[in-house]
Amino acid sequence: MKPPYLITKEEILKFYKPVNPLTHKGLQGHAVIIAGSYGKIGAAVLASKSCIKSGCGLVTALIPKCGYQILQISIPEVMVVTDENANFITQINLPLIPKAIGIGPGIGKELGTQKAVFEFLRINKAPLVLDADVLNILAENQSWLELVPEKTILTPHPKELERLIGKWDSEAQKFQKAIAFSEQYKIIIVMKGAPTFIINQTAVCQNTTGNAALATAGSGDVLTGIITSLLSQSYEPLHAAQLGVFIHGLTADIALPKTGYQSFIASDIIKNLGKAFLSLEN
Ligand SMILES: NC(=O)C1=CN([C@@H]2O[C@H](COP(=O)(O)OP(=O)(O)OC[C@H]3O[C@@H](n4cnc5c(N)ncnc54)[C@H](O)[C@@H]3O)[C@@H](O)[C@H]2O)[C@@H](O)CC1
Ligand SMILES: Nc1ncnc2c1ncn2[C@@H]1O[C@H](COP(=O)(O)OP(=O)(O)O)[C@@H](O)[C@H]1O
Ligand SMILES: [Mg+2]
Repeated sequence: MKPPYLITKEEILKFYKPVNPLTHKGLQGHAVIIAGSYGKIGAAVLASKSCIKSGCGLVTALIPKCGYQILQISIPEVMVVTDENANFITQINLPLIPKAIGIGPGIGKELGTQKAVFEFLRINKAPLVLDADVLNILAENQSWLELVPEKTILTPHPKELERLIGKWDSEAQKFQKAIAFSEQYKIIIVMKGAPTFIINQTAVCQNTTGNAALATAGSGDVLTGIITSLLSQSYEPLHAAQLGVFIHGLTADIALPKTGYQSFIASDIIKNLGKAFLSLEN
């Protein structure tokens, strides 16, 4: 394995696109977040909110019916499409053509949800971010990985990665297996952890932001929203993944002096997105 290269501000500024003064919401990208189930509508709220707070023009969330009011009240800026099922997603019919889709946080592994994921992957044409339960579903149905488009971004935490690629005996073997998996399916793996690494076939890069305050429920759901937003703004998938993990970590570095490690929660990532983006501009 080649030594990982570092994702620093300097590297980010090589491809970061400041917002064009003449842009409008129709040009900024329409992202879709497919997330949530009964008891985990919070995952859909966090991913949708971080998505709209990361620069895309429009966000539509597809959620089971039980989350309708929760989502509309929590984030009025986000549009909502509900599944016919009350508690989990059973069909993925989108009334729009999105620029990017983030799918998985909190969706669970009900059989109906698994079938919906299969049908979705069969017909989908949009660039994708796959997280959480959709990774667990793919781990249990490995042949479906053939349906995943090239350059799709997968964002597993270590347990989800293990479900996908199997156990490893050493750090070196973990990277070896992740690289082989990335090469086999031509996908980008955001190997979340402390620190986070991004595997793009044989190229490996290492994030330089973030701290242990991020070890809190929902921080991965927020990352999915951020990366999906960047993808919908026409960043190359690898750049969307790099900028996404960099900004996500930066929010925790910015917030830490005020929140400390203990009181930082996933909503604080969202709260500090503005300062994180601004720090790229000066
Ligand atoms: N408010 C909400 O609605 C929330 C919903 N969530 C959703 O809940 C579902 C379950 O997700 P979970 O990730 O909790 O469950 P998982 O069963 O996928 O993962 C939990 C397991 O992974 C291990 N693990 C996680 N991070 C690790 C690390 N850095 N190093 C080593 N081991 C690690 C844990 O020890 C635990 O054994 C997902 O769909 C997720 O998106 C969570 O994000 C929590 C918040
Ligand atoms: N000790 C840590 N240092 C830096 N980043 C961390 C640490 N612990 C967790 N993170 C980050 O927090 C996020 C956790 O994601 P995940 O486990 O999917 O959370 P959830 O599913 O609860 O939303 C990842 O981006 C991971 O890199
Ligand atoms: Mg997660």
